[in-house]
Amino acid sequence: MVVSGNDRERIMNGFQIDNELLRQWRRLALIHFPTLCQPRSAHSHKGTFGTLGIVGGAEGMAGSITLAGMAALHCGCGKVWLGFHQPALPIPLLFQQPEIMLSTANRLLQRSDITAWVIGCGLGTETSALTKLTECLQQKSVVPMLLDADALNLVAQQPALLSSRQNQQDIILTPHLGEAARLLHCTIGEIQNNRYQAVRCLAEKYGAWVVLKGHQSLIASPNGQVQQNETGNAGLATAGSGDVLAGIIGSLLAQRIPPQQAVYAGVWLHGAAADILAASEIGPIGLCAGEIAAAVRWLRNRLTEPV
Ligand SMILES: NC(=O)C1=CN([C@@H]2O[C@H](COP(=O)(O)OP(=O)(O)OC[C@H]3O[C@@H](n4cnc5c(N)ncnc54)[C@H](O)[C@@H]3O)[C@@H](O)[C@H]2O)[C@@H](O)CC1
Ligand SMILES: Nc1ncnc2c1ncn2[C@@H]1O[C@H](COP(=O)(O)OP(=O)(O)O)[C@@H](O)[C@H]1O
Ligand SMILES: [Mg+2]
Repeated sequence: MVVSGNDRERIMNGFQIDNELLRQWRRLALIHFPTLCQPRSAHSHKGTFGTLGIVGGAEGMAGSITLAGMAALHCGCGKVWLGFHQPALPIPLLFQQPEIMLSTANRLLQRSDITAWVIGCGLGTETSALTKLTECLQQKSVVPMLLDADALNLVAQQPALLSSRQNQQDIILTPHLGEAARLLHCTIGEIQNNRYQAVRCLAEKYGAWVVLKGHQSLIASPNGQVQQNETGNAGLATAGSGDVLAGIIGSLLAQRIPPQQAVYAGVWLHGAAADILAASEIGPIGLCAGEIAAAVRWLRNRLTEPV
């Protein structure tokens, strides 16, 4: 039996997707995130696809920042720097992937070649983390920035942190329900019962893009327009899948895709990747961050092929 290119891809990667669904996804992507559908120029170089700086990885949480960095590379940015907030030396070496550069957070913040930042993966919430976040927000006010996890918990403690930045409209916040409850000083149940109102309130309060994560994540623009994401499944209910999302959106921002496209495309790709895995013979239970990132890479490549 002659194995066609696509079948070969499917068999090699274990990914399975109905061809009609893939055509539908390609048409949707061409309309809503056309940048994702452009094949790479033969003259590209790693600078073409930007450099993502990720600050986080406090003691015991090196996995979080490493998952975000690995996902960012799988989603196509040119370079990734990980800035560990409290480098316990052996940990970064344990996690080091040859394609990812490692640094301390202080050293990374001195770099001027970063085209987007992700702050918060495993940052921790003690005073030194707060100082680090404040520096990031004040020093890096002209580069798009995604705040996740502990960065959100710090903003919940000091809401004025975000207003110290010149332009909040190129900031993306990605709280899960627990982090959103902290940001709004309410209960998780109240958020669950009023998701649209909660995500709109967060976007208007901080003047930023907000992804309220969970089943059918909601995305609010800084002026309060809300859209619901239709991809994804409970296979994502595993530690690290939010760090992967932060890396995916951060990667698209680093590739100079505007925040309003990067946020919708990133959430959609992340959920669609999980749907591809759930439809494969593996099934949804036990998805790990690396598989989600690999499926995002596989899907990104399919989107550049003709419908
Ligand atoms: N491998 C690693 O190093 C990992 C590190 N992580 C880091 O750990 C720190 C704490 O993050 P966590 O999110 O784990 O801890 P949190 O304390 O922020 O959130 C966990 C709690 O939030 C609530 N919650 C979250 N989503 C909910 C939902 N959809 N519905 C209802 N309740 C919900 C639940 O009470 C849950 O126990 C962050 O900095 C994060 O980046 C995590 O990302 C997991 C992986
Ligand atoms: N039942 C579900 N259906 C769809 N997506 C889910 C579900 N549960 C979790 N997710 C997604 O998984 C991710 C979880 O993020 P988060 O809780 O921050 O994970 P972590 O911090 O452990 O990396 C979010 O993108 C969320 O939308
Ligand atoms: Mg998280």
